[in-house]
Amino acid sequence: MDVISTAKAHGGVQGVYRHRSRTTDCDMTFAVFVPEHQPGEKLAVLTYLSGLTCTHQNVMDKGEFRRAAAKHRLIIVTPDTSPRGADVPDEPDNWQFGSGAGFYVDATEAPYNANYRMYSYITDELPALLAVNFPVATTRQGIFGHSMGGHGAMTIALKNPDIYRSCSAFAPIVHPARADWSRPAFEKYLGADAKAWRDYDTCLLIEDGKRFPGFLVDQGTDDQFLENGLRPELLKAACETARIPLTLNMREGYDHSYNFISTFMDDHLAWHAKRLKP
Ligand SMILES: N[C@@H](CCC(=O)N[C@@H](CSC=O)C(=O)NCC(=O)O)C(=O)O
Repeated sequence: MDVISTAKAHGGVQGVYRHRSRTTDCDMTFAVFVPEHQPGEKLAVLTYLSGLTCTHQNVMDKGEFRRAAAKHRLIIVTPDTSPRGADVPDEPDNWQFGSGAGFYVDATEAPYNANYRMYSYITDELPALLAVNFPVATTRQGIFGHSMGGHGAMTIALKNPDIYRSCSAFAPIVHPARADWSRPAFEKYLGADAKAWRDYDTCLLIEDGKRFPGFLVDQGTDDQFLENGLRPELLKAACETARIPLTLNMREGYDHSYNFISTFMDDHLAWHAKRLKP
């Protein structure tokens, strides 16, 4: 693992790191904020999955998470959203597919299946790397994210409730198998048979019996993607049917941007901190 940069912030350290990933078969960059802590002490870890077009950098620059992370003593990990590089297949003019649009799935279709394995990268390789290099309490992990990253966080939590104790999302894509901006990507990564997509769709995973202790979701009412892509009412219905506790906050006048995310970031970190206590 190479250290790209480190800087002191709120008493802790914000770092950016790069490593060769065997899962995605390319170099991956990620960022980690580690609050001030005692030597030998292990801290709870919260992974933030970003949305379409993002790298690790967007939330670092605009998410405003470090003050609350330091207060609650949470390590915050912010991975990239896809594999990248000259040898990674991509559609540079398409912001909803390829670089910046890994959708947190393990692609099964060639040529994407060689690199686009973000589900395994986030749930397996990255946590193992973090456990060796950072003061992580591996039994106290949470996950959250925005939009495509909200979809990633919720599907990962539903499939791994033994690993992740808490999950929340900002404006998540709750039913990607039906949303215009995710269907083409699912088809290319997972094939034309929509049965394979069920494993990466929050509403369908719940329909298929997956469960989680509860979700916190914030959604802006002026989000430009609300009706076509996000549709929180579908999540509400799925959670009600399955009796999964859902706190869904519809935030009047907020859009899809980091202005919205940063406004409610403290609430999300407090939600996770409560559930990630020793
Ligand atoms: N280029 C797009 C808009 C892309 C966009 O809004 N991306 C969001 C995530 S959308 C869902 O996953 C984002 O977080 N952007 C980065 C940022 O720093 O704001 C368009 O043309 O509409």
